[in-house]
Amino acid sequence: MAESEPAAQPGHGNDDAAARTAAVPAAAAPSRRSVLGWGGAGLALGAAAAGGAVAAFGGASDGVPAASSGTAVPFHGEHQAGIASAVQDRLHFAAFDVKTADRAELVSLLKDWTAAARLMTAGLPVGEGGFGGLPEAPPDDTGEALGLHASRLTLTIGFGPGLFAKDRFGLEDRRPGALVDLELFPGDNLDPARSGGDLCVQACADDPQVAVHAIRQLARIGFGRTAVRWSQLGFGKTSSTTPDEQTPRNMMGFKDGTRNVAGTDRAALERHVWVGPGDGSDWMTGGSYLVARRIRMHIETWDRASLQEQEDVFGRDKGEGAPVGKPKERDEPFLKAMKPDAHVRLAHPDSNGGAALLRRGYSFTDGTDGLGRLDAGLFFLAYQRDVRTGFVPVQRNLARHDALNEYIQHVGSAVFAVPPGVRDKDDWWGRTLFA
Ligand SMILES: C=CC1=C(C)c2cc3[nH]c(cc4nc(cc5[nH]c(cc1n2)c(C)c5CCC(=O)O)C(CCC(=O)O)=C4C)c(C)c3C=C
Ligand SMILES: [Fe+2]
Repeated sequence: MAESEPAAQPGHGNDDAAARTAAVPAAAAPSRRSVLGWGGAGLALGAAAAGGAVAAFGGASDGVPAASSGTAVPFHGEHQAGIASAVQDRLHFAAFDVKTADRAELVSLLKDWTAAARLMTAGLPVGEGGFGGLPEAPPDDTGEALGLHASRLTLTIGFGPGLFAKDRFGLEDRRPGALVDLELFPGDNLDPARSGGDLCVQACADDPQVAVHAIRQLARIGFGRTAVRWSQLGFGKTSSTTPDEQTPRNMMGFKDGTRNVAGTDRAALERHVWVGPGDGSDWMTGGSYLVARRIRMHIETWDRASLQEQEDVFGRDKGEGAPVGKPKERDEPFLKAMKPDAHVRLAHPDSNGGAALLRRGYSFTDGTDGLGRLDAGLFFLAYQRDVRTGFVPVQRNLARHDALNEYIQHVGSAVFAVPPGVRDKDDWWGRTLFA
């Protein structure tokens, strides 16, 4: 299958959006059911088939705004998919604790996960599929995504600080300086059960069942070697990387992501998102750093705030999303026209020494808090080249001065080093770290 595998693309970035069409037309994308006839092929053949499927549709890399929900986003590339690539509608994010103390076992887990991720992102079931294998053995795939399309599934892995701890996996010298333990910011009320993790996987898809299925397979494959520490479902993107599309709205009803880093803005990605060759940790070149924050919104209080107060809090109007004093959403904000504690004024790069983030967050609603209020908010995900010059200065500013703090609270937190992309069928998540 080597000929049909998408060729390794050294130096071929996922952000090179205009040059490639990564989207697989809905009609052409295989559904998981349509490939079940390949049963008996096993994981190895399945992996090759996945490569063939992607190659057949012309994809060699990701980072391209995909066209429709039936498409497959290529798994191989210089950068992992799920960062600069178009943001899908749904999220299942999971943080894992590594249970094994054996480095070789951890490496084999990462290889197994890579093989499964390669298949699932191509819309294929794991291994021999959900049925048709040995009657005496459990099926390789749990089956709940059979018949569903790839749904632009992306799986993005990250490595938490704990992986680099002394006397654990021999990685203490490999910890990047940019992967800092976050300080406790004013107002933080962090729940340890919703924070941290040795590994994370961000599963994004247009179909929630596809995203949930993917995390479940990885958890199942990891059994005994890793365990889910916490996970978060997200139902509506609150930022996009595709500025030509309509800007999504958050749970406070405001357009969110207007001034996000665009997935096609190569210069901004190189400057603010991708780790460069001179940044200090060679194994991270082409990767990025992820900050995840579970931010609870006190939406009942927010809903009683006047429209004027709501617009003052953000420094943008609610209908159009235009910055104060300007008529259109995309107009350049004039920060001094906003209240001194307006969120946009404080978060803007000009207020933070030029710091900029690629935001990829989702809304969540997780039942009630037991006090008659919805446990709702924003699961904030932000990618950056260095946490020290990305999230930290912005959040220091926001935590101290932001008018929005009256209506929100940070209740979960985690940081991860997100390694570069998997180049080809022989590559695997974390190779550059463990090599
Ligand atoms: C530390 C970084 C940030 C956190 C935490 C954060 C929380 C947060 N944001 C909103 C809603 C909006 N944010 C907007 C803009 C914006 N926010 C950040 C950073 C954080 N936000 C940045 C860098 C920016 C862009 C600033 C700029 O360059 O102008 C907006 C306006 C629209 C937009 O540009 O995206 C909204 C709305 C919520 C609700 C929230 C926590 C719950
Ligand atoms: Fe914000």
